[in-house]
Amino acid sequence: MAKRIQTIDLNCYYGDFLAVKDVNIEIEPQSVTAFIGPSGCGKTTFLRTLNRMHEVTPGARAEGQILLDDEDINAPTVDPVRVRSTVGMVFQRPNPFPTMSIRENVLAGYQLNGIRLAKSDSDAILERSLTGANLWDEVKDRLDRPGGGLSGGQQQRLCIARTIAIEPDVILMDEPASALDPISTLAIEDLIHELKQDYTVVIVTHNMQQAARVADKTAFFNLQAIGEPGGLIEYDDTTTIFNNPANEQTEAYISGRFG
Ligand SMILES: Nc1ncnc2c1ncn2[C@@H]1O[C@H](COP(=O)(O)OP(=O)(O)OP(=O)(O)O)[C@@H](O)[C@H]1O
Repeated sequence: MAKRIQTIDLNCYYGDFLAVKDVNIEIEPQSVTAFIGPSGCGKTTFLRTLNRMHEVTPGARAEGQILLDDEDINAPTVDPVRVRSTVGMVFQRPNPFPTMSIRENVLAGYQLNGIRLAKSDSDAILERSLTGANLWDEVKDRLDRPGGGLSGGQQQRLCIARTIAIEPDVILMDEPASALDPISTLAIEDLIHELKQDYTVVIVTHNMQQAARVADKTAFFNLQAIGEPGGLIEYDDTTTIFNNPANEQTEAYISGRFG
């Protein structure tokens, strides 16, 4: 079930380096939010803190609160593995397990967590997840073939099916279409549109047209200066960010004057 995400004074570090400073944001359930901004301003770092992937990097840590509805998932007592099944992530490059079959890829989250499923349950999860990722019709006759045999766009939808399979509340996507051709990109954008009915979706994108097409809300991040931390500059309805931003930096970025 889609949940609200809120961060309170969130700071993301790599060792002593403060990469992202004091982010306060509230992301509504059943919506798509895009993170935009110039290279190095911390979009990916911030995204990865939202399911505690950031701390997997040696020396990296995040301070502050990340509320999923009312639970602080950044609290030291919370198991990060559980967080990652609640807040799923799709990466820039499709990363199916190449030698595993399509079926095994979709069910990989269960296998990795040591959960044994009855055949009827796994068949139901498989069809639900592949249907949810708009891939079922294309692969239903070859579920036991390797995931690596699909096209790039199909592989990315397979990765989305793998994420949906474990029924997360939130789906994070880090430039999910940047490695794909225009047709596959549109298929992913259509899918993002559908996913928001059931999930809270957050997407990092360099493509401003894409943000304008898919996102209800857009968050603009920027660096104060080279070597300074990045931060959230403006966050509003996507139409406001692109047509009538309040901040001069946002205006300069969306009109192509920098970045
Ligand atoms: N593993 C790491 N170790 C140390 N510093 C890092 C690491 N990853 C990122 N950084 C630094 O953190 C800052 C934010 O990087 P991040 O990748 O989050 O920015 P971004 O806005 O997503 O950039 P891009 O749009 O180029 O992907 C940058 O200064 C970057 O050099």
